[in-house]
Amino acid sequence: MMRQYFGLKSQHPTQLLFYRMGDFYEIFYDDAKKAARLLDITLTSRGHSGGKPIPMAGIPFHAAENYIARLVRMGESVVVCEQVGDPATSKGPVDRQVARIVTPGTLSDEAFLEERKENLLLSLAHENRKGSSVFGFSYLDMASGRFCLFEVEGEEALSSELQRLTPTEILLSEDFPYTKLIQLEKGIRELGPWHFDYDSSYRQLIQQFNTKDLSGFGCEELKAAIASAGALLQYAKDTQRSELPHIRTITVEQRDNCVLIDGATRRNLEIDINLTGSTSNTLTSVLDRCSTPMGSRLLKRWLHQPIRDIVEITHRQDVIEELKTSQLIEDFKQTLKDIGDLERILSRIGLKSARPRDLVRLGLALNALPSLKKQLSALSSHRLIDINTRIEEQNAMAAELETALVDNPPAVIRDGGIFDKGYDSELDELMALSSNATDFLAEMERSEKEKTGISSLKVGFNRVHGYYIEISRLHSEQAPVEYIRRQTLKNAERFITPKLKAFEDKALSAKSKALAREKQLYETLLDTLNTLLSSLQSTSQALAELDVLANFAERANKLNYARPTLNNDNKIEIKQGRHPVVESVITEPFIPNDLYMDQNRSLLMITGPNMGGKSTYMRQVALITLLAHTGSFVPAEATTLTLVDRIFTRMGSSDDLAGGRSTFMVEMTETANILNNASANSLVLMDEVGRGTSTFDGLSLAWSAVEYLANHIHCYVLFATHYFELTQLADELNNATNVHLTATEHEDSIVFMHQVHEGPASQSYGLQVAQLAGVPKKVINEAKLKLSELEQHSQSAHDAFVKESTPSIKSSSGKKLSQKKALIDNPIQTDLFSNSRNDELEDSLKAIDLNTITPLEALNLLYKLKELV
Ligand SMILES: Nc1ncnc2c1ncn2[C@@H]1O[C@H](COP(=O)(O)OP(=O)(O)OP(=O)(O)O)[C@@H](O)[C@H]1O
Repeated sequence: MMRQYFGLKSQHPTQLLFYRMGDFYEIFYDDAKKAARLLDITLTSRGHSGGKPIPMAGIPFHAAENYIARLVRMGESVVVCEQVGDPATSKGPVDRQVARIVTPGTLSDEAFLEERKENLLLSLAHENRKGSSVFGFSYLDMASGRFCLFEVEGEEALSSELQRLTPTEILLSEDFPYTKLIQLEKGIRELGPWHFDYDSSYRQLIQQFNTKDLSGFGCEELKAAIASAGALLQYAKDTQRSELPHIRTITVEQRDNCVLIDGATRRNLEIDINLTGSTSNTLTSVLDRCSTPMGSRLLKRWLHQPIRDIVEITHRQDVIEELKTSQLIEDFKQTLKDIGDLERILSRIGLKSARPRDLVRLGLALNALPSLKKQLSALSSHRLIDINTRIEEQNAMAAELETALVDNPPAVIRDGGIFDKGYDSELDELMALSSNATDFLAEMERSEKEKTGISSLKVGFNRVHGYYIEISRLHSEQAPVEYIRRQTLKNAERFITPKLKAFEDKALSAKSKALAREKQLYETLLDTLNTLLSSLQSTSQALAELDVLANFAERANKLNYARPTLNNDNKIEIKQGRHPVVESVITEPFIPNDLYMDQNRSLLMITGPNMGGKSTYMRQVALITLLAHTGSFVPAEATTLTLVDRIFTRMGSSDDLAGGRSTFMVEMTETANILNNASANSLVLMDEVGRGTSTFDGLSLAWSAVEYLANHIHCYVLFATHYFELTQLADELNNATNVHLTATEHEDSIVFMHQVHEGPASQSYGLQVAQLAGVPKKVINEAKLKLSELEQHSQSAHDAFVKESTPSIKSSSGKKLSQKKALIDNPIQTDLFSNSRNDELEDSLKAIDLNTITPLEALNLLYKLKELV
């Protein structure tokens, strides 16, 4: 038995092997130790090997799904080995085979999946192309069959895409060179480099899609991506142990058509995960009221990948506009609810793992299509007409499913009972034979009671011993001679008679034949459905799109969103804009604010008190821009937007200790990314850049970053800061403007108005905000004293900084720049705390008489002076 085990284990060295033995799955050796640790189950041992006990852990087979789900959620893969031979007839150990491999990225079973979230298997290949790093991506959502590929250049893009896709499992070659970039990802599987061989990958793909070449998919040139896709497809097939007919095409994702959002920005904008890692108070939590899980998944994809195609955006907007006023939203939503998660049901049909209830739900969905199509035909926007043509009625199939299946079938086909009476005459006959049993047994019980005169006599059935006549112990002696004893219980004896045995043979064989027939019918039904798979999948895609658009229309009505205008006019104008998430959370009314930017006013320097609403204002601009690029309406009275190519944010402070980067390092890496990659069409949000280091270093960095963005890149920038020095830049740069958030003081406290006005703020109110936050009075008073002391000390340094920096902006001549640099390099910044030390140093130096001092005294003095520094 162990030899057989090793044979199987050697093929799956890195996965946990569940080895079926009777009613248990047994797990051995290191797998057992790992499973015991992860699942908190008992580690025992069984037998010996090389004089040592073999570690073992066991799981009852009926509870296995639960344990497998937990392991897979932790990023593990499980190989399930079943007994395929009959233990009664096999000589030696019963035959075992791998029945399935469950891995985090290849799940299709409903029980393992989150309803409204995609579960992606990602494959990554790398290539050096003309000196730069190209990453080939391909990913598959097994539960829907969506299979995509694309390529990106550079490490930043790699991280950004990983953040967007959040795969549950990542395949890469053992020699993948950028392991540092993916070290924090879960579910990494390293495969031999030959899995990523371009030629065999290419063959894999054309075989899957049954085409001569890949030109029809537009991916011929994407060599690294094709290499990754081949590896992915083979891995997916290996785990499913079947063909994957539901993967019908591969889509090339065009990054040029999308608004690019890097990883940090995705996090900062809290699209579907908030900064604390949960899903509440996110853009998705406000926007997702989709009726079907497939709609919710599509919505998330749209939010994560806004587009730059004005025609497509307009089509989506037209639908929302039409639906908003059509009174049909509720009807659509109700019908879509009945349709449910068609997409995943279809994939399980493709994988032949669909359960009976899936087919009943499919039947209900198909039944809902005719009336939905009729409703759609009354509408006229281009995209709705298109959706309506993509939804294909399947009336014959709907009728077949309705007659075939009982209304409420069991969860699994194992015990039968799926098909309705009248669907198949052979099955009906067999069922009649086995169900007549009830009448036969009742009749037998009555006649045997009468014959024997034993009133406690009962006829019954159990799984192990089959049919029996039971007589209580008290009367068992009176059993007739033809009764053959079968089982002795505490208070009763059970018997069998030749007549009952003959019936049993007939009934049981009818039952097992009926079950076999049901399984056969089920297979046939799945085969028929598979012939319709491609049309059904197109239908489900159209339904998901309708769901998202109806959802956008419902949200627009409910949340008072308006249609934005997108163009290429290099202007951003938002009238009375709101932050979609903050306005849904706060109890007080949200104060809307305007924004206007164009090429002469492309940089807004935002100042104002802490808690004044600077971040909220900046984020609302980014979220409105993002939403507008998905086709959705936006939380503003009126919006006109130029198309943007990227959205960047540098906000908040977080460190990346695991990645070996301090808070300031993270801040500067993000700033560098913006300065290196932003274009004139990018929207850039920067919140308190330079805060993570000493005041003067920070101020200088912020200063020159602003100059660079305004003078060299000319992108749209919202720059929030507490460095009031920076507000002077508005006078110096012809495309920068100051705006500020207002607040008023009221009896030593502060009231935030959250209104954006032109011009710089006059005060920062930091201490008042600290007081509001509950910092003890004593500390506040001390801080006030310290503040006035610091203000006096730093005034001269501040004046010097501004005086020296300001002229350099007008002219970038080397002289001015070097003056500024000298000032920054100078230890002015230490003045704040070290004046007394400098005085002491100076006095000591002055006191030295160079003509009289001995070399030894000089050396000692040098030591002392050094200590002072
Ligand atoms: N326009 C608004 N209408 C109503 N409430 C608002 C508005 N803007 C902000 N707020 C409220 O004020 C809080 C603080 O806002 P925000 O974080 O944007 O301030 P901030 O100026 O960036 O502060 P800090 O400088 O301390 O980072 C928000 O959490 C929100 O509750």
